[in-house]
Amino acid sequence: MGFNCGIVGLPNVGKSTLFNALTKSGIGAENFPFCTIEPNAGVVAMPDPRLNKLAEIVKPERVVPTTMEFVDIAGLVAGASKGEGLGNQFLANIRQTDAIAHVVRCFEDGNVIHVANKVDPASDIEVINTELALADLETVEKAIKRVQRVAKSGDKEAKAQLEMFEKLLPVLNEGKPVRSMNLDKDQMALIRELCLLTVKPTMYIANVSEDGFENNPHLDTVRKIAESENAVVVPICNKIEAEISELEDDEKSMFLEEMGMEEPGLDRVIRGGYGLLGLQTYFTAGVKEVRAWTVKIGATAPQAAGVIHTDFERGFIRAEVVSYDDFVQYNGEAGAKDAGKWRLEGKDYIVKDGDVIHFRFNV
Ligand SMILES: Nc1ncnc2c1ncn2[C@@H]1O[C@H](COP(=O)(O)OP(=O)(O)OP(=O)(O)O)[C@@H](O)[C@H]1O
Ligand SMILES: [Mg+2]
Repeated sequence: MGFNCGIVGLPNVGKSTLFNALTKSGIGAENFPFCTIEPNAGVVAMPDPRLNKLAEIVKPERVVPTTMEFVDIAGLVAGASKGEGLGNQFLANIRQTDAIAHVVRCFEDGNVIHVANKVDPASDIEVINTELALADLETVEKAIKRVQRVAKSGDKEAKAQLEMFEKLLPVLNEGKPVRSMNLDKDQMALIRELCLLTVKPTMYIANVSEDGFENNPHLDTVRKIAESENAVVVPICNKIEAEISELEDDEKSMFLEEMGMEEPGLDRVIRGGYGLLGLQTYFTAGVKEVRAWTVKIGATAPQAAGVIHTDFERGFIRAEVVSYDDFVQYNGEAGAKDAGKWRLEGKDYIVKDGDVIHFRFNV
């Protein structure tokens, strides 16, 4: 189904450095489903150690990770909502993404130009958020005019929408994201058609220097802002990540060890995007292929089957399920079956993260 995450931020804060590292990283295996869709969109494999563990047991011909798309969006400047810089095109690019990774400069380096000549994450974040809020404000104001007419005729749905849209105005007028309003499910449904930018789940990528992970007031600032608006923070040094992504696998693990890192910081970014979107992974494990698949948390077995092929969903009969832990503990499907850990599940089954599933279907 393809979920994507747009990388936004001021010019020259490290967006492309991050994007390049992401799209180059971890492409060791020949069958890695990495591909560049457009110059600025790349499919990135979801790092998941469980996949290798399953492959050790099943010894398949190939191992295929699940993926997420990242889009490198041009730098945003103040006035974008009024057409400055790449303006509208930039905003249209963001509108098409499912989630936002907002890169914020948290590193001091006199050699790297900052558009405002000073490293100031709070002000940087404000510039971006203001532009996004202004763009949303315009959308909402237009929508209000439209539903007002319908609401006057007594249409209940339009009345509810009008009331909801009006609640957004003061928040957006203050330059605050709609995300910070903690809207419930029904309220979200009322504003869905507006495709607002500031409602998208967001993570702040705090781009720090090599030694900027601790005692970094810039990072603290980003954390505070994120907390106030239901966003997540991923601190990362994009420059190092770019270097790591250039290394061969064995060099990579040596380098990470030297740096005292357990995994590339990129993995946290990718997982962060996954988390933002409320996604989880299930596996299929056959001799031809061990593969990870992405589904929304809460998906039913037929919906999960539909990710593989629409026929699987349409003709769904049942799912044969072993949890990841049981699959590993009992050394595969046969062992899990003997131990009574193999389950038959029907169409109402809610898939869990890590389920190893075999679908039975009939078309
Ligand atoms: N953590 C870091 N420490 C030091 N320098 C960095 C760091 N991250 C990125 N840089 C440097 O900052 C510069 C700008 O990076 P990059 O081109 O990725 O920015 P950008 O956000 O994509 O800019 P634009 O909006 O113009 O496309 C590059 O020279 C890059 O090497
Ligand atoms: Mg760039």
